[in-house]
This record gives sequence, structure tokens and C-alpha cells, in this order.
Amino acid sequence: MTVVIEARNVMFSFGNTPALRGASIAVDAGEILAIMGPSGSGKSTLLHCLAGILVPDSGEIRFDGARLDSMTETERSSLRRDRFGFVFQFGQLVPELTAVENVALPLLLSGVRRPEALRKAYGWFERLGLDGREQRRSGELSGGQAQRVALARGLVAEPEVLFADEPTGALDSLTGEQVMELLVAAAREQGTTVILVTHEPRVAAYADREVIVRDGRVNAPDRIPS
Ligand SMILES: Nc1ncnc2c1ncn2[C@@H]1O[C@H](COP(=O)(O)OP(=O)(O)OP(=O)(O)O)[C@@H](O)[C@H]1O
Repeated sequence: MTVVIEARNVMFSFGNTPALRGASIAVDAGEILAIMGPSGSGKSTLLHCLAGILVPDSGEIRFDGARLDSMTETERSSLRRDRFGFVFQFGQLVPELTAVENVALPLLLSGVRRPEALRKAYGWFERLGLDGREQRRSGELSGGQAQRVALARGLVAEPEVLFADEPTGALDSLTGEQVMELLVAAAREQGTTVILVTHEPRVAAYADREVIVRDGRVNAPDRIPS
């Protein structure tokens, strides 16, 4: 197995509040990993460090062999745009755009021409059970529909890694499971690695592997990188 992304001994504090205290984890290419743990244990902070949104105070983050923690903000933002996808708890769709324009957004930001970006975006609606919802704005979609649109937006550019922070957190459990089924199926089809933060065991059950974050460290003794 090839490790695609890893953290080694990562420390991160928000002012005087330590959030990560030596977190280490390695994630294989194509793996679907669930990060679980108590509230405030550092799950989201770890996800944000792995995704190059936050820069650790110390320790290393590697993606595809390159050190994310020593890149410039511009380099990290190009990496996020071109090679990573994101899904958050509240879809965070752009309310002024239609559903299909929201899905096309990452492609447009990467320089894909509008007709081609929209063509690819339309292709996601049928497979996500959203046929006919293409022209709706986020206010005209149910929570589950909006989250499926957000999922399509996270995957449309075929990212190498999809980061998902509580992607089902705002949904009822049945709708959440439907979103997870679609997420896992689409990620497997594309070979996308998924790093998912959740506090719900039923959601984590869709992953290949679960790790627990406690007090800013990852409890995964079998997989600490050497
Ligand atoms: N923006 C911030 N400013 C200050 N402290 C923060 C900030 N974000 C997180 N923290 C603190 O850092 C620690 C880790 O937070 P983090 O959000 O990573 O935990 P979490 O495990 O994702 O929690 P939850 O399950 O409740 O979302 C907590 O003590 C939290 O209060």
C-alpha cells in the first residue's frame, strides 16, 4: 500500500489552548478513514492540518511525499484547489448559484471552461438521485439533497483526497446513511482517498478503518508511521 498523506508528531495550539499534542497518522491511497473521538479532542484540527488549511506549530505533514507544513500559503491553496476535495457539515453551498453551478465551481476555479464544467457537473445529478434539481438554489433543497450536491462538488474535480468534516452531522440518520453510501461508492469508483471526521459509529462503519483522537493524539498503535 502507498501512503498518500501522513502526519508525524504534529502539535497545534489555538493561542494557549493545545489542540494537537503529537498526532501521527498515515493514510493509504484509496483508503476510507474515519477519525472519531470525544468532542474537543482535536479531530477537526487534525483534518485541517492534513488538508493544509492549518499549519502545525511543529511536526510534519506529507502529501504525496511533499512537506505541506513548509509550503507557502499560495502553494497550499493551489494544492487544496487542484488535488483535494472538501465536504463540510453544513453543505456550505453558494446560495446565489444553482445546484449545478455549485457542483461546477471547483472545475471553474481550476480553469476548466464553463460548458465543460457544467457538462461534468450535470453528470452527477442522476447518480446522486438528484435528477431535475439542477437549477434549484440551496434554499430550495432539503438538507439531504443539499448535502448530496455538496458531495458532488467535493468529488467533481476527481480529487486525490476528499476531506469530510461531519458530512452527515446535520442530517437524520437514514438520510445520513444514504449520503455515506453515495460518498463511499463514488470515492471507490474514482479511487479517491477519504478522510472523514465523525462522532457517529454508524457513519464510521462505512470506513475501511477507524482511528480515535484523544487529547490531541491519534490512538492507532498499529499504524504509527516509523
Ligand atoms: N478557532 C478556535 N479557537 C480557539 N480554540 C479552538 C478553535 N478551534 C478549536 N479550538 C479548541 O481546540 C481543541 C480541539 O478542537 P477541535 O475542533 O479540533 O475538536 P473536535 O474533536 O473536532 O471537536 P468536536 O467533535 O466538538 O467538533 C478544543 O479544545 C477546542 O476548544
